[in-house]
Amino acid sequence: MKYFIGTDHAGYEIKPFVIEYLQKKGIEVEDLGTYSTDSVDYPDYAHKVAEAVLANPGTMGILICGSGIGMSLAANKHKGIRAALCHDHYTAKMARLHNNANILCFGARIVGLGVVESILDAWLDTEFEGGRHQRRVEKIDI
Ligand SMILES: O=C(CO)[C@H](O)[C@H](O)[C@H](O)COP(=O)(O)O
Repeated sequence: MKYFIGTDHAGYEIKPFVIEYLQKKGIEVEDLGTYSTDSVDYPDYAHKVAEAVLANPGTMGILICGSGIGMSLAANKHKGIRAALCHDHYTAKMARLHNNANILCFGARIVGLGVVESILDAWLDTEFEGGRHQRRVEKIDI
């Protein structure tokens, strides 16, 4: 499994922690920026990661900004992207189990490192359930 990760300046400082956590689990990670705390515009990174996920079937994405809201709004403009804003273990688990989300978004100004770990664990340990949820997920794209 490969992940593309993108942040704005608000998510930049937490990014190394996330990359290292994924790599320790044997996951390949490609960092699409930003590469400093200089102020940038979150949609630029949301679009980069969404395009990379769509261009590389089987990959997933992680997007981090201050609240996670802007990243999820921008990424979800791409047909085939299901970007889920997750705040805790439960929302991350349900994003995979019921929504087959392919990009995880969270807010670096909202969650601490312990919660980030539990979000990542829930996301990585949960497979899409399919069944009735497959039909519903198919109805998302119009
Ligand atoms: O997506 C966002 C808001 O919808 C993010 O939280 C941004 O990181 C945030 O808006 C950046 O704010 P700043 O005041 O420019 O640091």
